[in-house]
Amino acid sequence: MNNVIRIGTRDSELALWQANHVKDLLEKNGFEAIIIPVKSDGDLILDKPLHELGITGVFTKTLDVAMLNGTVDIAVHSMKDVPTKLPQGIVKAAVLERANNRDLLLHKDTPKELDKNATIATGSLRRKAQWLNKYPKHNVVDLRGNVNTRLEKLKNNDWDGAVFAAAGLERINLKPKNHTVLDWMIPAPAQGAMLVVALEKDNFCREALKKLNHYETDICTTIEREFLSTLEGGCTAPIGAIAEIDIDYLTFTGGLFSLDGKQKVTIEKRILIEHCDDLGVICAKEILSKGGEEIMKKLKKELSL
Ligand SMILES: NCc1[nH]cc(CCC(=O)O)c1CC(=O)O
Repeated sequence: MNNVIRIGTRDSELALWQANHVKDLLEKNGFEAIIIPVKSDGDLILDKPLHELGITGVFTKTLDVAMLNGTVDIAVHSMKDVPTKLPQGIVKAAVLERANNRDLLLHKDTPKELDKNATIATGSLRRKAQWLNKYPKHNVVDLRGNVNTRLEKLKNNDWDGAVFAAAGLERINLKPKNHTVLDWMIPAPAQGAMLVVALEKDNFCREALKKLNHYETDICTTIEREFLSTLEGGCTAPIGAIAEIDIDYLTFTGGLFSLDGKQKVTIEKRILIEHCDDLGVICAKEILSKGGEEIMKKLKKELSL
């Protein structure tokens, strides 16, 4: 049997960095691994329709298909991009230790007080809603693409700044000096964490990847993603969640926002880790009962889901 683990990844600079990081960790644990960049959505052919297999994520579906087709053994993802429900036959095999989980504002020029009608760029509903909640007079414009593309666009536009995840910039060494840490902004559930998935039936890879799992990050991201899945029911709503462990305690902060940022319901809890089972679900239900239900209803209409 050939035991070289084939790591599937998208081919952006960040995705390749993350895949190589997993390769290094596997090799440190005595396994052989190679990187297989999977380029496009070209080969999305399986014996069943994608939706029947539960394949939904825009960033993850190409790699899901490559795994199910046997082209790669495992796949590495930024965990926040992975739908909370994994496709049939694919399982969480390892959650790697979380890096910086914060959002940053990259300034066009040197950091300074923002104009009262500044223009800020982001493609994320979560960032836009929280930005407008804090700065209702600002103008938020759309910005999409991978990290490198977005940095390029910031250079070529006259926006005052753009919002990025710290982890993405730090990993590929592109975090500029002229940034501000947005410590008031609730990050995306699982931001800064990497998820490695494998086929459910692949005991060899699953055993190998167990050694890479970071217990605390696993606990925190599980709570964050349960909060997300309990609230959203399948739509990409402006939802933030962050759990952090401090010795015996876990602090959870979660928030749900309307698209225009005018409404928000947030929650914060600090409890003993041993009492954390179902914390994500409990916090989501509390948000729903404190006005979140109406926000979700309105969101589903606006996002036409
Ligand atoms: N949505 C894109 C994406 N997915 C993961 C990261 C960065 C790494 C991370 O947050 O884990 C980014 C870039 C960003 O949000 O600026």
